Amino acid sequence: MTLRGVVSEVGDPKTVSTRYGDRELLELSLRPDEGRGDPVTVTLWPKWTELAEWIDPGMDLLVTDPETEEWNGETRYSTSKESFVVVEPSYLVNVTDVRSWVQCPRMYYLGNLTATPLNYPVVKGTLVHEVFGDLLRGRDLDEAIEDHVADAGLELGLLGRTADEVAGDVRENARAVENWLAQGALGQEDDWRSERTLIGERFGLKGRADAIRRGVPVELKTGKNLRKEPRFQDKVQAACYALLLGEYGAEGRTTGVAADGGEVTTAEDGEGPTYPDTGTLLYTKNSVLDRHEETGDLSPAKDFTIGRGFLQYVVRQRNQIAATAVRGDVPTGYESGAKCEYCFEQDTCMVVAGRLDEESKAGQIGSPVPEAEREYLRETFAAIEEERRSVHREYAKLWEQSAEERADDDRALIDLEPLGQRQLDDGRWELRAEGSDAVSKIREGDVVLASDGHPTRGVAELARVVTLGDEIVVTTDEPVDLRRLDVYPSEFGVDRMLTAVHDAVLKGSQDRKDVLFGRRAPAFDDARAAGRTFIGNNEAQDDAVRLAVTAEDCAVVQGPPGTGKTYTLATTVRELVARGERVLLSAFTNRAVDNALEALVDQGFTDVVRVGTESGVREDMQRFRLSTRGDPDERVAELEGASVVAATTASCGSRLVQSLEFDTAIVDEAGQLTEPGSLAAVNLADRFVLVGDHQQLPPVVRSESSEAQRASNASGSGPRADLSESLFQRLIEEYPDASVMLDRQYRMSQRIQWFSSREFYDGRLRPAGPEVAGRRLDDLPNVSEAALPPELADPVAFVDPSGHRTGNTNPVEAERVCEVVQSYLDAGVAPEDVGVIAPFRAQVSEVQHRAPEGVAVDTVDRFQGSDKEVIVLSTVATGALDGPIFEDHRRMNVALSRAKRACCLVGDQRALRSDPFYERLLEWAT
Ligand SMILES: Nc1ncnc2c1ncn2[C@@H]1O[C@H](COP(=O)(O)OP(=O)(O)OP(=O)(O)O)[C@@H](O)[C@H]1O
Repeated sequence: MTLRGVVSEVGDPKTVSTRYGDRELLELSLRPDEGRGDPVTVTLWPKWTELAEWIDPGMDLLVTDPETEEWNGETRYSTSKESFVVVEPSYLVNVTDVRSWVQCPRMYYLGNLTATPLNYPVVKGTLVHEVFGDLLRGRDLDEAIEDHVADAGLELGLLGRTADEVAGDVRENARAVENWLAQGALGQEDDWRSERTLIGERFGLKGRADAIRRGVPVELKTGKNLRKEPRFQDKVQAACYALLLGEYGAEGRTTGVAADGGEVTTAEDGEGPTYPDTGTLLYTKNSVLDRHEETGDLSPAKDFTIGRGFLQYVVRQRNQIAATAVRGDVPTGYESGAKCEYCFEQDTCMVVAGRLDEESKAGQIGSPVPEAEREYLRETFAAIEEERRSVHREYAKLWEQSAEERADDDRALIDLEPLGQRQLDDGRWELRAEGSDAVSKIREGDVVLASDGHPTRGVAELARVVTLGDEIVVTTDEPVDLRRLDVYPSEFGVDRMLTAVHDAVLKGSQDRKDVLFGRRAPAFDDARAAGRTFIGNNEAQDDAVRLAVTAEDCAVVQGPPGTGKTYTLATTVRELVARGERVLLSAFTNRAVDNALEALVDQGFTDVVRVGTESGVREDMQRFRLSTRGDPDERVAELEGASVVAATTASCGSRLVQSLEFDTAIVDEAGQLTEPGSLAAVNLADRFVLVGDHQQLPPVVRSESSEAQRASNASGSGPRADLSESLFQRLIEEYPDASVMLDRQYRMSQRIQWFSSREFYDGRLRPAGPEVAGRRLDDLPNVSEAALPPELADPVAFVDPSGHRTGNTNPVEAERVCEVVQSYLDAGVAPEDVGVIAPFRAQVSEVQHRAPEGVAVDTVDRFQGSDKEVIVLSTVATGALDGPIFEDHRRMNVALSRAKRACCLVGDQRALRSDPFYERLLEWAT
């Protein structure tokens, strides 16, 4: 049995006499049923009483296997010998974080703030792990080493290593493992599984075990350990996996052995979970087998016993992390008995503590950064942690929602029929299933959870989606019966935001920070562009290039729809390179990076490398893609030889791009980036140019901003911790003199652009010339406006189909949308010139089923950055405009401004008239 509830009261620990002698206890009140139930009393016995320090009212608590006692008609609970007490179980702590927390809580904290730099031990460690996985999958050692070393070619080149030298190092580490495996461990009766993703709903833990052998977790460490026992922190890590494996067993996976390759300890019906009682650590620098000498125990494999007490200890450590994170506390190092004098992080720890004026067991060095900067960090960290909680809530949906609910939420493809699996040459697996025409957020190239039916309770593996469509193909490390794919929530973005903000404040130059913190306006050196015209036919564009090339700190270019933002950006890049600068060209999405590249190529410029995955980079830009595989020297020469490096802002946080430096960073779609998201790119260069439009799509933020953040937004200048406001918007408002708005658009006819110009750009947006202003469908070859039905005669039209919204669809409206589309096609418009935009993916799918071939149907987010001759908009809502999607009018700005020659709104008059903005929209369209 498991008791779970919200803590309503925490008593003080007290000592009572029992028949076992004096014992400490702690009483709490808990409200089950997410805080809605009547309070129950829970007594925690040692060792759980230390939780007095870590639990606050309002926290979520879970107690497994409690003892119950009836007392005055009330059921009282207390911990039993078997119990685990879990604080905030829905806060998913990474297993590797528990490992660093037991070394020192400050080490955990610093690890979160700072990104792992590109260094040889880290790269080598990754290589050894990869080769280990290959060995377990039966691959030849030399082949595996050669392959993985080649894959890491670029990183090794940047570190000045040769392939042979590294292969030798990796071989030395891998040989110990190979010998140990050959010693019989990899026998027929042995059940091995490499790499296993484990997400634990009960213990609030997640991680990826290196391997599992006969149900026992095996962790690989690329180091030496001459003691008989594994290192303490390594044991803690293995014990975390033991907890997770036990939990998997507990969830009814009684056929785990047969279905899963035999690695999961399973529980008998009706019994509690059984946790593996041993763990194995493999130290790859220990090269001699089973030899005990005076110099120490040189065997690479060290087994250790995992008792219940140790598992409980591990859970308590995990609880401390969850409580610290939920409270927003900064660890001091006093929480544990860490010895600072032996710590290789001591200097960093003291510097960070000094700069941020934090209490630290190691002490502080240096003087603190200004209070405004510390406050900004505190608030931004809190906002980012809130974002992390939202990601955790996404994880929780993996088990809280049914398969059908996940599918309805577009977060899973379910009920897939497996079509087979085969092992690839590199030992990994290709899994196939019958395709599904269901809608989901899953895209080719995504990393998802592939499972045999349930992503956390079944057998699941991380998989990369190769193809979607008639047949679904994914690749994984280990085979899975492919019956379901789930969106895999990732904390990657959150981690990278943290390090970007930290780097901006603690590593950023004083000059840069003066501008970011409102202490000085950005400076410009006009002499750099004296007498120059960059773009002859468009004054605002010319001003924008001038601003960018004369900027000493930063420049901001606002590009409303179709105003030549990309064209201007490409011209700017060329100008900067002509001055001898190295430029980072970045954008929020891969699509925008590729569009910018295309504009550069159109202008005859090709001195570029594109950083990105094969699936992320558009086909015609693959020729610029930087291969990370191959000879280290050649790879580095390719990267260093290029004047422009193009990458998404997400890749700017990667250790590869983080190791580079630039003169100027140009960031496109900056209006869609959170402030930390922009900083990831901006931090890498001396100057930066932000390009975007804060009147189009805003940053994607999962969590609601807190009261504190909103209050800080309302007050004056300086950075704000609200992630939903971009750095772009903040700078444009704070430093109007450092910004230019492009005001001539090359896309929409006068009639179409009118609404957008008036509502979003104070009427300043104008067509670039008479040709644009007077654009009509009639100008297109073989199109006759006269053939259109009367309701579509005007280039801006409105049609009310009298539909009815059910959920996020409106089937009658979808039908009508397709009739409208057909009318345009009948009048001669080509299908690829027509786009349909709907606010919800469900309606997109509703229309897609019916739409004529070749017509693009999608949500507004996917249409941003593209245009069509004709846009048909489905608004879905009837009666009223319910839902946040209608509240942000900027989405409508993007949708309408995709159209060049005709735009038709399909919707319910009554719903649209319920809001003044939509009423004005309706008036414009009728
Ligand atoms: N100064 C110019 N002279 C001639 N044509 C131009 C000029 N600036 C832009 N264009 C043309 O206008 C069109 C739109 O430009 P571009 O794609 O750069 O716009 P954008 O602002 O990036 O669009 P979006 O709003 O979709 O991001 C392109 O065909 C481009 O070649």
